[in-house]
Amino acid sequence: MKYTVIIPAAGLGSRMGLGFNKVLLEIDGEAVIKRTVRHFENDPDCEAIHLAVRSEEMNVIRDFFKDSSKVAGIHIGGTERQDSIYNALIHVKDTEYVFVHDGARPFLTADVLERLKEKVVTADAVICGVKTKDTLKRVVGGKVKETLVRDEIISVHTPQAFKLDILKQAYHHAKENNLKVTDDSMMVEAAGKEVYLVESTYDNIKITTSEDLQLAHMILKGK
Ligand SMILES: Nc1ccn([C@@H]2O[C@H](COP(=O)(O)OP(=O)(O)OP(=O)(O)O)[C@@H](O)[C@H]2O)c(=O)n1
Ligand SMILES: O=P(O)(O)OC[C@@H](O)[C@@H](O)[C@@H](O)CO
Repeated sequence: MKYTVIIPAAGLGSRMGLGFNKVLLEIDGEAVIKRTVRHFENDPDCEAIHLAVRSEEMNVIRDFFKDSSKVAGIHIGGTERQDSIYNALIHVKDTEYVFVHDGARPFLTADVLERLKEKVVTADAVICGVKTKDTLKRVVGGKVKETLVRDEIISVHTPQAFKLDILKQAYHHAKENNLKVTDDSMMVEAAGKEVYLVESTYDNIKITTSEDLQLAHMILKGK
């Protein structure tokens, strides 16, 4: 199977508190977004990469990928993650499958990609994630309401893989219904389609807060 990937990188990174977009942060001498994109550059099944970026960062990101034969479009992102992905998705064509992967997840591994590729050809909509290691409770106002059935709970990562027409329909449905989501599969679920799961790795972190940077260095050391 062959696919196109959309990588949203147009956030502010406000929870990192760097004062600049975390995807531009260098970890061990290389910007997070370059590390993230490289996984798809290296995958022969990935035919095209579309990025969504902030207009202020367009030039620096264009420069990062000026020699890439796979980066097919660098689009201006939107206010929310879903707006950024939409701005890229409207340019995606001539592919049966589209993957979406956060620019801020630089430690994706080839085996997670393989699992997604294998599953999406029969399942049409696939996410990856890991089991949670803690006991999970629903707490309201400082008081425990219930303990969740942990075997049924998954911490969801990206990439998420879809048949292109399914993701496009889901985005149109979300727009019409003014849905706010935190991942793409939520839109697909809301459009009434089934979504399947494959295993991710605990290292496939999203760099979100400053603690994640220490973790990132440890992950790199272990590789
Ligand atoms: N309007 C937005 C918001 C987020 N993203 C991207 O979506 C990914 C995951 O989002 P998140 O961790 O929430 O990133 P930020 O929005 O940058 O972080 P924060 O919420 O702390 O500002 C990141 O690669 C980010 O650049 C995007 O393309 N457009
Ligand atoms: O809710 P956040 O803004 O931290 O992250 C949004 C998404 O990036 C995130 O939900 C996917 O990566 C799946 O976990």
